[in-house]
Amino acid sequence: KDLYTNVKAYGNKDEQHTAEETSSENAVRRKKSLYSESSPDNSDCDKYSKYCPSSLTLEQLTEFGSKTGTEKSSFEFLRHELPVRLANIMKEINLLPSNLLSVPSVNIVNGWYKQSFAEILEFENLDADSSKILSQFTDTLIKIRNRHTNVVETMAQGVLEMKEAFGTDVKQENQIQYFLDRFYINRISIRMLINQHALLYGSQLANHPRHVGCIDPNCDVVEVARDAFASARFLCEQYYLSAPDLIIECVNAKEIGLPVQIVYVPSHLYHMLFELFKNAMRAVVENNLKASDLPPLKLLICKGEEDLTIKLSDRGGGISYSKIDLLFQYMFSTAPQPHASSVKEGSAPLAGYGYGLPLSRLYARYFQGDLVLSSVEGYGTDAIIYLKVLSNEASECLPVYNKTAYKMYDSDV
Ligand SMILES: CS(=O)(=O)N1CCC(Oc2ccc(-c3c(C(=O)NC[C@H]4CC[C@H](C(=O)O)CC4)noc3-c3cc(Cl)c(O)cc3O)cc2)CC1
Repeated sequence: KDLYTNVKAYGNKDEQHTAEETSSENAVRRKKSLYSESSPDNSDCDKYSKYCPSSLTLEQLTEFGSKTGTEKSSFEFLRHELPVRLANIMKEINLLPSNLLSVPSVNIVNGWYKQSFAEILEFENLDADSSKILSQFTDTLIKIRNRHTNVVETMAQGVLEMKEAFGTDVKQENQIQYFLDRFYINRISIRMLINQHALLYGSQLANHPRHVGCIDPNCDVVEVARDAFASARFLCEQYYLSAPDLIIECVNAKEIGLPVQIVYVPSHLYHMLFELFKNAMRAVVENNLKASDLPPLKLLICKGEEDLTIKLSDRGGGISYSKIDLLFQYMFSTAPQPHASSVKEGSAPLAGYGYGLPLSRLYARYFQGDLVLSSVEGYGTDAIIYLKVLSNEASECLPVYNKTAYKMYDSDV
């Protein structure tokens, strides 16, 4: 597929789901009109939400950035694709439970998305051969990226505002979990495209001569792991006055004897490993009263034919199977700060006031990987990152606004 051809609508998304229509034709017809209803002030959003986002592979992104791409073709692709990705998630924002949609912080985020969507649309029919227009477009993308810097924290604040104002029920928590996973991976994808364009064609210095935008075609996993460990250990020693050591085992089963390298985005890999090192260190220090001989963390990095697997093992005492899912729950981790009396003596509160782990899993899933936890209560935890070895298999995982998604928000279901 030619990477940056203008994306055509892949047929009307509704047609893909007629088979799902239930027997109560009127109800379905009502839902169809609701699902695809257009309103005068949302006509552009309706128009662009009817396109499917175009998923790119790391191979395509690298090829484009190093060989086949130009600023003009990138501009022509992004002035369509970015509004498509924005519109697809903006339609889902509008389906959120009214309790969440009504709180101040969510309205602020919604306003940012509408503003950014409108700003990109201004380039819809402008001259792609004008260097002035191309430069203004890059400046606009950077302005948008800056506007959205605090989206994660602001949405977390919105969830807190909703919990405090209205409380929640299981259905709402599941809808919010579903939405935030899609919302944040959509945001990761938009920032990926903006960063690529800004690094390749913007005036800011590219961060590394070998890198293609934010992609390292030869990302050295051990090197990134050592960086992430050093940062996490610094924080751990500051807070706990001690930190466990790290033992790394590296296996290249695909290219025997060579370093384990992959086409990947170093900053994404760093984010995931930094989070996992922090959690492992916290469990080890919290679970071992003697700070002097903490059991070391063990990192296994193995490159196979299909998977690059990174397993971090700790002797932090582990966590029961029944609680593992809670660590990935946005609602659980957006807990009001516990009062001293409510925290069990000697144990750090499980709730995190952060989104580190759920977001790390989204970074892994973004290019068709995953992040899973395997814990043995009373012993320790393995955290495993799976990445795709082949860059032509590492395609963006993008949420699509369609009737299936629409039904996930349907309060009648
Ligand atoms: C939402 S977040 O991303 O922002 N974030 C998630 C992470 C959280 O902090 C942490 C850190 C470690 C642990 C932990 C325990 C542990 O703590 N056991 C003992 C308690 C078991 C429950 C028990 C209870 O509450 O019943 C009270 C003791 N054991 O194994 C791990 C562990 C977890 C991960 Cl994910 C890992 O990668 C490695 C690990 O060793 C739990 C929580 C901050 C918030």
